[in-house]
Formats: sequence, structure tokens, C-alpha cells
Amino acid sequence: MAVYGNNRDVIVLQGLTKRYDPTPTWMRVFARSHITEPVFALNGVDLVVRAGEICAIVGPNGAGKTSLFRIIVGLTTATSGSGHVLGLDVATESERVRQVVGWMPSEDRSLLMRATCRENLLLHGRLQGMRKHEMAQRIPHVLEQVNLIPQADAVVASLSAGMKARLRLARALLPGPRALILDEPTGAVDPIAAHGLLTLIMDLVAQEQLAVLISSHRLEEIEALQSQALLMEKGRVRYHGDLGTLREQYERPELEMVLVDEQIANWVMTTLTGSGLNPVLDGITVRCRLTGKDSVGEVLAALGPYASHVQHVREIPMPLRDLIAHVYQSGSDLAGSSAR
Ligand SMILES: Nc1ncnc2c1ncn2[C@@H]1O[C@H](COP(=O)(O)OP(=O)(O)OP(=O)(O)O)[C@@H](O)[C@H]1O
Repeated sequence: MAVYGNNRDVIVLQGLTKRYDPTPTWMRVFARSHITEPVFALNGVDLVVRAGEICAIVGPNGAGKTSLFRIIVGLTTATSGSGHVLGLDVATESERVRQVVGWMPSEDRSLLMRATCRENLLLHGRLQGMRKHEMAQRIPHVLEQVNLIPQADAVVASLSAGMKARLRLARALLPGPRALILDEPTGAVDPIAAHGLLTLIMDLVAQEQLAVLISSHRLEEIEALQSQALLMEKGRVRYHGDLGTLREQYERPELEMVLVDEQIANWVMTTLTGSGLNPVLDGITVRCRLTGKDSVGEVLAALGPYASHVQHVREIPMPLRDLIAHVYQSGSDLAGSSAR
């Protein structure tokens, strides 16, 4: 099977499906939670992430992000379909897969708070089966990569949230992976430190040609990463491609017009409402979301003589969250220009 035909394809998922079966009746009294109907956490997911590429997984709670990550790192198995990392089968070669995939969990719980950064890395290296001389070489290297050399011998509990996140990243980088899985990497981190962390990740990806899967609820971050996006809902892929293409297909910018006075603004409101738009009035400012058919020029032309009373006009791009909401509202699955 040509799972690794292109040697830049690092993560290759084909028709990946994960079904959780109903909890057996006898077990329901013991289980913390149980299900009575089968749940498809993943339903036929195809995905290729290449070396040097970041793919952001976006989706509401329960979309299947965690199930996808867990299958790749061998913490659970798929019901059907296949997953390969550098040609290694995630179901049957999970130990070797873990040597080439760095996993950055979303929470600090996985860190030993009373141990130092260096001790945390040593323990992780041992658990990964790394040799002493390899760790002696890799630990200072990864500490330097994440700018934690000054904190190398500080106990983790004394670090800021941003530093702890960088230590989790260092741990993922320790075995020298070719792919990274970052689960909500900036979750508890303040916006300035989050920006620093993302810049660090982007630099690492470019330098080391890593293939990265990242999940984040902070959509502005995903836009800043200039990544591919995989929009998921109930285990299915709703869109796969770059965000630029998503914008081209779904962008409905908002038009903002400042009129000379309130009377003209009211007339403009009436005209635009008559044209089928849904304008909103705020003093002498009129705002309306353009439909797919209208351009700014056409809206201004529709104003006729009132157009000369527009003092100022501005097109406001649609926030990514609204753009994504649009995709979820549309019925069909979409493939962006680069969907494969
Ligand atoms: N062990 C399990 N048993 C039964 N159902 C499960 C199990 N794990 C996950 N699910 C279900 O599978 C679906 C996908 O869950 P998953 O955790 O992969 O989604 P997610 O996108 O990571 O969600 P979140 O953002 O809330 O973590 C959900 O409906 C969830 O309830």
C-alpha cells in the first residue's frame, strides 16, 4: 500500500473510524459514565500532514480531536481505516511511532511539580527508553530550543504557566521527533506568553521540518500560525484546506458606512433593508454583512443619490469564528484547494 509514497508525507490517515460500543449492561453500575448507543468519535477521516506543515484541528467539544490524537500515539485503536507515521503503522508499531511523534498534552498535570525541569526531562527520557548518553546530549539541546536554560535546575512549581508550557514542549521534543502533536498548547497561558510559544513552534517547524497537528480553541492563534485547518464535527471532516481558501469561499465581510447625519443614515437604512440586506444603525453609522452576491461597489450603487453622503466606508473582515460557524451551518462537507 502506498502509504508513504511521497517522502514528505509524515502523517497519513486513511478512512480512520473510531466507534465506541454501548457499555455492557452489567458494567454500567461500575462505570463512571456509560453509553447506551454506539458513538462514532471518528467517521472516515482522511488526512495527510507533510514535513514542515502545521495542521490545526478545530471542532466543538466531542468533535473527535482527542480520539484522533490518541489513535496516532497508540493510546487507543481505530475500529477501521489506517494511520501511518513515516510509514509506521500506528496500530501495530505504536512503540516505534512514539519514538518519532512528540506529544504535548494540554495540561501541566503530567509534569512533576517538585522536580526540576532537567529531572522531568530525565524521567521522561527514561520512560521513552532513551540511553544515558543520548539524554545527556538531548536535554541541554531541547532546553535551549525552548529558552529554558536559565530555569534548567528550577523546580517546576516555581515556573510561570508559559514556562511550564515550554517545558511540556521540550519534553515532546526530547526524542528528536519528526512529528508533533500539540493538544491545546496555550490553554492556561496568558496571551503574550502564548504568542511567544506559538512563534517558537513556528520556528521549530520551519527549522526541523516537523509535521505538526495542533488543537486549539483560540481561533485567532490558528490564523496566526498560517496553518492548514481540519474542521471536524461529530467525527467527520467538514473542511480541510488552508484558511485563505476558506475565506475565499465563505468570507462575508461587514460593510461600515459613516453618513453625514442621522436623517441620511435612516434613509440609507431603508434603502438597504429594501435591497434585502440586514443593516444595523448606530448613530450615523450603518453596518451590514454583505451577502455572497454583493460587492461594496454594488451596495454603494444601490444607494443612488445617498452615496455622495457617505463620509467614510470600510470593509471589516469576518472573524474566523464566524467564518467557521458558517461552515458548520452549511449542509455539505467541503474540501479546500489543498484537501487531499
Ligand atoms: N471512552 C469512551 N467511551 C465512549 N464514548 C467516548 C469515549 N471517548 C470519547 N467518546 C465520545 O466520542 C466523541 C468524541 O470524543 P473526543 O474526546 O475525541 O472529542 P474532542 O473533540 O476531543 O472533544 P473535547 O474538545 O471535549 O475534548 C464524543 O461524543 C465522546 O463522548
